[in-house]
Amino acid sequence: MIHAVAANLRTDIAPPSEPWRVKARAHLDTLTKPLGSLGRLEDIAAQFIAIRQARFADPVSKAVYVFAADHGVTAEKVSAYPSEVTRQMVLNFLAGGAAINVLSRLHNVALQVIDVGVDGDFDPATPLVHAKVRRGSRNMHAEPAMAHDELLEALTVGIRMAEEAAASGHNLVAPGEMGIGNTTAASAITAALTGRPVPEVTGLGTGIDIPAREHKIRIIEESLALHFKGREAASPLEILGHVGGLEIAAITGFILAAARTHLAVVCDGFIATAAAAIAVSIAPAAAGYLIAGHQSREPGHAILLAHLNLQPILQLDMRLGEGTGAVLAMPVIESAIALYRDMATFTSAGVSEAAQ
Ligand SMILES: O=C(O)c1ccc[n+]([C@@H]2O[C@H](COP(=O)([O-])O)[C@@H](O)[C@H]2O)c1
Ligand SMILES: Cc1cc2nc[nH]c2cc1C
Repeated sequence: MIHAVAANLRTDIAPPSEPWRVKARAHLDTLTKPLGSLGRLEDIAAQFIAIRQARFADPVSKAVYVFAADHGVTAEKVSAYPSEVTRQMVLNFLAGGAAINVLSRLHNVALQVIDVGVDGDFDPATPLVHAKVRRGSRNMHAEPAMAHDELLEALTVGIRMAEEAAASGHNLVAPGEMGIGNTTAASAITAALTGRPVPEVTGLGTGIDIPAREHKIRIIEESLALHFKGREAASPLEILGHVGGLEIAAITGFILAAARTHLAVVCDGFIATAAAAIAVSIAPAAAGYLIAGHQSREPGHAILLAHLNLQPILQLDMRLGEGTGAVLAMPVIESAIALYRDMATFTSAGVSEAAQ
């Protein structure tokens, strides 16, 4: 069943259009600037046009979807903060006081919060997407983080949110996350997917100290050994199900469905990018829809970005999550598209082109 969902998404995702990218490049070369002088903004504009397959892009419409869930592995004391913070921060998102609220208001980005697995209840009247699969994932150090049906349900939550994003007319979207303990899951995914040693992909998360990081490394190594040692290479969905988390699974589904519906997806930090790496291993064509918003302080993030061949727009030593790095990069992306759309050409402005 899970494999059927993933297989359908894989076959339904076409890469961004190469002919449209070529047309976009040709248009950029007619604009009143020295050839190539807008640097990577030109790559971003051409990528957006190739994704949207339209001569002049529609107005940019931005949205961030913050998927929240708890992690059973927090029983192993892998985070600097208690699990209750996940639920408390969801309430903070809804009250408008978190970093992601400030940035999304400032940059005109629609914000949705999704409970995909918070270990606590919300009043049904609370204005969030109530899609709880389970009160937190299971403890990966003892058993798979998700049962098959839980993994499928979490993937489906993300798929549904991307479909809603497309139906609402958003074309530049970012998945964000909130989940105490989720850097442990992201590190485990990164080690399993890339084959890099656990110490290289494990950082301080919310701010544990050096001895606590050693302990976190051991928990991740033991979890990976429990699930994968002596077995043939695990599939990306097996990795996600065994050492991932409900919000990471939802983000994986979100990215796959966003690619299928031709939305440009801005990657946030370590956890969101771990989900992106799973999505791309399931459906390699999804890679063309990704733009890396920033590079997080977590050491595994640089490794994942290199694995995905993505260059981050910003590098501000942030390590917050919530979608903050992605939303901060959106004005840069929007600027690239505005330049592409609104600059005068050499002909229209009567400016002489290069001499050769
Ligand atoms: O996005 C990142 O790169 C990032 C790096 C470190 C921490 N976080 C956030 O901090 C939480 C996870 O940290 P931890 O230490 O509890 O595993 C979770 O809510 C994430 O949104 C996020
Ligand atoms: C306060 C706080 C806010 C967060 N936002 C994302 N992860 C977080 C973790 C903590 C601890």
